[in-house]
Amino acid sequence: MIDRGLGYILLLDSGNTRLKCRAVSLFHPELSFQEQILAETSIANDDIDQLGVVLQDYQQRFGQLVHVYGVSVAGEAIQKHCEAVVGHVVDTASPITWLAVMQSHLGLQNHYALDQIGKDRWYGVLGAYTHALAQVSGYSAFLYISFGTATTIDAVIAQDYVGGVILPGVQLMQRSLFQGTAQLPEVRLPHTPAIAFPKATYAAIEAGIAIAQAGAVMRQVQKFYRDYQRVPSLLVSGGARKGVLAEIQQAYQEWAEPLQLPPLKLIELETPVLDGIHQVLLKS
Ligand SMILES: Nc1ncnc2c1ncn2[C@@H]1O[C@H](COP(=O)(O)OP(=O)(O)OP(=O)(O)O)[C@@H](O)[C@H]1O
Ligand SMILES: CC(C)(CO)[C@@H](O)C(=O)NCCC(=O)O
Repeated sequence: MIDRGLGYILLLDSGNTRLKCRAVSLFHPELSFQEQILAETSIANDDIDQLGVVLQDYQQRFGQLVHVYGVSVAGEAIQKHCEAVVGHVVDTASPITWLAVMQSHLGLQNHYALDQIGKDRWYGVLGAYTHALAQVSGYSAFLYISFGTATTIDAVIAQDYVGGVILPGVQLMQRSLFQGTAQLPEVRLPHTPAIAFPKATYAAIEAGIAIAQAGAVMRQVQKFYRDYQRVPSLLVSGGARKGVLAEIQQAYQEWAEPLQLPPLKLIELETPVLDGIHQVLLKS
């Protein structure tokens, strides 16, 4: 039973497309991680004022907002905008604590350039790491893939985050073809494997983007297997993932079956960055 008198903590993941918010109660150690989550919502970046409405609603339901912790890769203007909205509700000089990236967190070593890595990547990796430890027999060998504004494919083996790649996201690929050409339409990806040799424009773009995204994932799966002799699990998040998953599954199967490798272990995560922040706060 949540005690409204203790209030709640707000977690923010400010991305290039959306602001993801989670209200949590960290004042009840008897509650499980999942039970501590009071509410979750997301707000488009061009509608950040909506955060004020969300905070009013949360205040009525969960009591006073005690503090806000967040990570941001959306740029200073959005960051300041969030602070201004939260500043109306929290009466302190720094209404949001923007979290930093550490060399090591939750026992995971970070081998990426600390001054360069997107905070969402590191906290997303941490969120994925805790899921991997819980769901995949206590040993982590996985790729954390975020199909967000950009697509990122990050690799973890045992207790090391060894790095990863960045490529244009699904919608950036769609838009760049639409905006950079005279004749190509904007497409939406179906949730099916890509056609091998499309014979019409729309299908050709759909398949081209799906194989570019899935191909990048497969290439990293193969390199992971080559370098670490383990088939990585895939922990996948982001709004654009649904259009790519079927192609990944098919590409994996075609590679793995002749080599008699195990079936693909694929876990979808809704909000791994918020999970990562939440876990770090719990353990600190
Ligand atoms: N069903 C869909 N099909 C294709 N693209 C989609 C779909 N849903 C969302 N997208 C696009 O995918 C991109 C990322 O989506 P979303 O905002 O959910 O991810 P995100 O991980 O929250 O991104 P970020 O953290 O970069 O803001 C956006 O450009 C969005 O328009
Ligand atoms: C790659 C994105 C855009 C993914 O959201 C973000 O993590 C970011 O801006 N990163 C900074 C560069 C880096 O991670 O190396």
